[in-house]
Amino acid sequence: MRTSEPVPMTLAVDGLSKRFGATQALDGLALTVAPGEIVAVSGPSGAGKSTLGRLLSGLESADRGEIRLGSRAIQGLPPQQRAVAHMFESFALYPTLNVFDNIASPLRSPMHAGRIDPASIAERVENVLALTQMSHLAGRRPAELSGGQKQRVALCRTLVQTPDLFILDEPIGHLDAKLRHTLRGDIRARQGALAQGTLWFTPDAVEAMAVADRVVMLVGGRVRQIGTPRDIYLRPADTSVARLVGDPAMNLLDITLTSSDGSREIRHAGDAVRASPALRARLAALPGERYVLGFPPMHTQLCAPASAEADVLPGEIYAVEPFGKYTLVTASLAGALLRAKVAPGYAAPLGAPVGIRMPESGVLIFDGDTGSILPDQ
Ligand SMILES: Nc1ncnc2c1ncn2[C@@H]1O[C@H](COP(=O)(O)OP(=O)(O)OP(=O)(O)O)[C@@H](O)[C@H]1O
Repeated sequence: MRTSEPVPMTLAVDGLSKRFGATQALDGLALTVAPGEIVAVSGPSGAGKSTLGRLLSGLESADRGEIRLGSRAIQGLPPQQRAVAHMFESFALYPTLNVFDNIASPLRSPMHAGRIDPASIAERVENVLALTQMSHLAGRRPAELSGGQKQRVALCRTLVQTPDLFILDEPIGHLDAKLRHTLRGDIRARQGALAQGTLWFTPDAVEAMAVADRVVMLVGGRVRQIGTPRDIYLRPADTSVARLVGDPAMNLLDITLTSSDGSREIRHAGDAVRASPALRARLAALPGERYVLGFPPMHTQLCAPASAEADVLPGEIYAVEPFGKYTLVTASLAGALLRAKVAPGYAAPLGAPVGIRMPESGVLIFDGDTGSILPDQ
């Protein structure tokens, strides 16, 4: 890693692929990170996030693809020549060094050949210790730390560097909710003010949305969507993304459209689905048979089961979870589970009949075969 001030760089990855035996861990991945940008890569366990990190930092070599950091093609370079600071999910701390020395270790490495003076090292280490609320633990060894404290040491050891690219692999997963929330904001502010870019890997799409300028949704080694958190939340590219984003995720209801007597019937698991006239009109214009309706729990309402209104689906109470500011109710509807965020204090016995009302507008329609969102929504 260089000691001079880093030149602003942008990461550009194209066609990156990696296979382990029968597993295609990454398949033709393309993404960019601009200077000062935080890009979160989110996806379920096994999606390929750590593999991407290892390919970028040179711990693993790609089968195909190009990795450019600024003007340099780095895919053939050894890790020490890449100018990438990588925080590992496994922490990889030195057991014999205390917290301060663990964090200072990259600045004292032979690569810097003693060019960073001890006062600058101390200032930089103290700065990241303060950021992560770890100053009081500077003298401890890793064995004397909790899991969350070890994670913060690994985070500090990455943030203390001045690389061209930061890679943070699940950097705050072991911390309690309050500290996670604080650190999300603090790290975002710090990294956003730097000339370098940051990649932040997390299986938690809510964390990805909160921390990043743009989010890459990775499922099964393939990029399903890249966009701002708002774009991805409002218009997930397919049902695999829709299942991951939102807290809780979007309701998805499989439907089939059949024609009889000149009119279109909407069915879920064989039962007629009562949709609003506006939704009926949209569905009537579709050519295919199998579709999926998507609507967020925040805009899903519960009502009396025997409601005569056109857009009420008959379900049964499956779970009632009071979360303080709201109550989350899960209703079952012929095999589908649909959620509604309702006012606190809602109570109903499990198994009781309930009506579920889709929102008047804004119901998303996905292709039932490919899972892709239909255009023009
Ligand atoms: N060295 C390896 N040998 C064989 N298979 C591997 C190896 N490393 C990763 N894999 C496989 O590649 C896929 C992607 O793994 P990866 O660790 O990149 O996923 P991830 O998104 O980081 O998951 P997690 O969130 O659980 O850490 C998985 O199916 C995994 O089993």
